[in-house]
Amino acid sequence: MFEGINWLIGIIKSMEINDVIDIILVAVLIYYLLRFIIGTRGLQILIGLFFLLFLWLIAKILHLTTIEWIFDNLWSIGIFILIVVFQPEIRRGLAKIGERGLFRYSLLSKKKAIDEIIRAATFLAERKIGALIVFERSIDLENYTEGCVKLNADISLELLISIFIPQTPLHDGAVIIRDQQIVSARCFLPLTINPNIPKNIGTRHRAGIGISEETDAIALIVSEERGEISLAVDGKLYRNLDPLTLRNMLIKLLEIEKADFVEKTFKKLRKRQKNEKV
Ligand SMILES: Nc1ncnc2c1ncn2[C@@H]1O[C@H](COP(=O)(O)OP(=O)(O)OP(=O)(O)O)[C@@H](O)[C@H]1O
Repeated sequence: MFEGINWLIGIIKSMEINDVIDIILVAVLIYYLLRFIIGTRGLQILIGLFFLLFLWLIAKILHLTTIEWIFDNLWSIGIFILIVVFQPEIRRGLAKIGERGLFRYSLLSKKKAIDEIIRAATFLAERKIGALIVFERSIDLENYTEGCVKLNADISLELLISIFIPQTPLHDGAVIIRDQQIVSARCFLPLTINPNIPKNIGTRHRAGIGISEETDAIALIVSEERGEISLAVDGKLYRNLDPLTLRNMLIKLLEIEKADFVEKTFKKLRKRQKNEKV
């Protein structure tokens, strides 16, 4: 026990600054990789791989030579299998880095985008037009956009209202928001199966609650029947929200203050650099 601790202390003492940087970078990489994979098909594959690893360890301990031989040969081609299996995720990840860069930046400020969404929701609620708007947070919602109509359009009051006008091609289903963009419309979401949800809550609300249970997304629901606005967060439904409460909740839940601070700091730095050049 003490030997182990001494060994650990020895390692820590012999560490240099580049080792620390190395460890931090690997930890950040693993964190983003897991964040990217959670909620996607990749997570199930990863769990399957860990199960295989576990089997391999058991085979090694029990000296099951045939299984050991199969696994030893499998690992050598494992990297190619991984690339083939994770091909959609790798493509998506690389495309995302290209699309947004490391620091997401859009001409539309985050607060302005939220205000447009709240104005659209209020407009729709006043006219009893149903709507379902889902905000992506850290878990990628790409899996839920299959079968939707891809839009990749900047958020605007006019566009949001047009999407949900009844009897138009996009009004059915949910809209998915990522950063300051409407990525897709007419998305079909999983319905909650929580038995505690009151029976009078319909499918639009159930779909909003469902996505907030399966992922960390937030769903804004405008009721067609009652003209009220609700938010589904972590499987809970916050009903009948007025615009101010809704705004405060969204700003808090989407961490917009923090993001705005980073954006403003970058803008200031850029401005300062420009002034220095002049
Ligand atoms: N799984 C789903 N994913 C996304 N949207 C859905 C889903 N199921 C239903 N909807 C949307 O909900 C609409 C039906 O809403 P319904 O009246 O059943 O629900 P509700 O929660 O009572 O809402 P409202 O109060 O607006 O009437 C559908 O027309 C469709 O647009």
